[in-house]
Amino acid sequence: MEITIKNLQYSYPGSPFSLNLPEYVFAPGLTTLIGQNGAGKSTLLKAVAGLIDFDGEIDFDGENLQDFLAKGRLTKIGYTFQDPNDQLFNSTVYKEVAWGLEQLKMPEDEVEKRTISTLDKLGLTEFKGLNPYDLSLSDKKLLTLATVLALDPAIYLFDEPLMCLDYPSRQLVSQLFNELINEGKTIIMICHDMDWVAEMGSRICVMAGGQVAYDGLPRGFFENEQLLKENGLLPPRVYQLSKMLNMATPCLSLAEIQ
Ligand SMILES: Nc1ncnc2c1ncn2[C@@H]1O[C@H](COP(=O)(O)OP(=O)(O)OP(=O)(O)O)[C@@H](O)[C@H]1O
Repeated sequence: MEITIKNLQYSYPGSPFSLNLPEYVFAPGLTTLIGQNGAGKSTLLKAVAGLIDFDGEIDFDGENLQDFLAKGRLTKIGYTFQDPNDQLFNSTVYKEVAWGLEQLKMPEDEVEKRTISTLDKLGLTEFKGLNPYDLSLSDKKLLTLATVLALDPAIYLFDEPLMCLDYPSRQLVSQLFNELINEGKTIIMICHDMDWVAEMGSRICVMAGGQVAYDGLPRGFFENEQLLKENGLLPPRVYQLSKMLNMATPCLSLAEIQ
């Protein structure tokens, strides 16, 4: 599904910050929003999720946001917050995943089947009887992903899904994202981990001061020292190392070296 933004503007009352996107299209696949703190990434994600009252237009395959969401928010957009504590509210891990499916009035056996398979996919089955607040931060983040994956929405919006993840969980999330990309889902995520951005190799949208500063593949951005400096970002560690080693074409990820 294609998300088209036209003349998007948003300001917080009393704040000098203003989001300003004259035109932008999120195509199916993964787009990663990067940029310094306060660049406007979360605000853009909230606008696409219909969580703030913006000026302008956001269309989903030509249908405007409100009409799109009116057909059932839960199956249209899956959104995970930066802080899982803002999102989790059920008394057990199992109920947290089942909750959205129950709101869809799905038959009980289907709710059970989907909940169990999603918990299994995220490696959370052993915790299903626990209170979500007894999980580690890494597992809480995985649980927020599970709540939206179970619903199988067309659009996924993830605010820093890798934050606080341990290494195996990070690998698991990369694998899940690749599956979603292969299924043709539209995924927009925020990420501060440049190593991961380069490993994925998908489109990036660099934001600064509420605007788009760069839109394209990671290499075009990481090779542009001026843009990196202006946006206060460092290239992936592998890239920095291969520059130090004077490689003719510096590598962006370990996969490129092997
Ligand atoms: N509820 C709010 N009220 C007033 N100003 C806000 C509010 N939320 C965000 N802002 C301001 O809007 C600007 C953009 O914030 P936003 O959270 O979108 O940036 P971000 O790029 O996601 O940053 P981070 O990487 O730190 O999450 C910042 O200057 C922030 O202080």
